[in-house]
Amino acid sequence: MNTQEQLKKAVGEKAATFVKDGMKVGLGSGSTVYWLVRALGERIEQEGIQIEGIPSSIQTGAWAKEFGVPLTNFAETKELDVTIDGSDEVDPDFQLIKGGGAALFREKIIAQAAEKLIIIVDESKMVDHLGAYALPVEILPFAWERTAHEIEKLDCVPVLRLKDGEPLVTDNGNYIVDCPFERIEDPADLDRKIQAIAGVVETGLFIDMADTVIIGSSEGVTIKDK
Ligand SMILES: O=C(CO)[C@H](O)[C@H](O)COP(=O)(O)O
Repeated sequence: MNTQEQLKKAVGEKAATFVKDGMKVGLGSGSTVYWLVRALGERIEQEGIQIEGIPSSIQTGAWAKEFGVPLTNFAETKELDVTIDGSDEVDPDFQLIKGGGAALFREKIIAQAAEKLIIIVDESKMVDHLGAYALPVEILPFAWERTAHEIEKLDCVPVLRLKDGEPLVTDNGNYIVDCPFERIEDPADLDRKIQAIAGVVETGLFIDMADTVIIGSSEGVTIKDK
């Protein structure tokens, strides 16, 4: 396992200790969340804690099944105790860019549903300003070129995300455009402007949502609260 993977494993396992018996847990997406789900499965097996998760992607749901984490859904449960998720960038105010794994829409749903949002990252995700990572935006396939054209007026050139030469289709049947803003001066303002465009389903900007960030570095694991 390389060093970055070890850091992801360390923060995933640390985050699993925040989950208490009886909790309803939002399960994010991505390679760091893999380690969280695995660690939760181990706690269920070894400690007998009873929890239920709502996954933010088909992939995370498959991992939950593999590691024995029981799942529920929003028909059964409207509020979650905690959501734990990865991120592509985290700024000093805990504003986030997410969506590298194309799961941002469901990730935002489980983030908003939770009393507490814990973000798990290796130190490479901590930035002074958001934007070096191209902002993923989920958009409807209908007239996607028109939606991308409107986003372009906000000063970036959106790129349709492809998979095997075809538009990547999200778990919700939509497309993703990656928007290289380079440096986002006012994340909340940009989020509002993109959300106002017809055809936009959701942005990867998670504004004022994260409560705690667990960071893995060569020095060890650091927990930062807002
Ligand atoms: O937002 C996400 C998926 O949509 C992920 O949380 C984000 O891309 C981080 O992934 P990883 O843990 O693999 O670096």
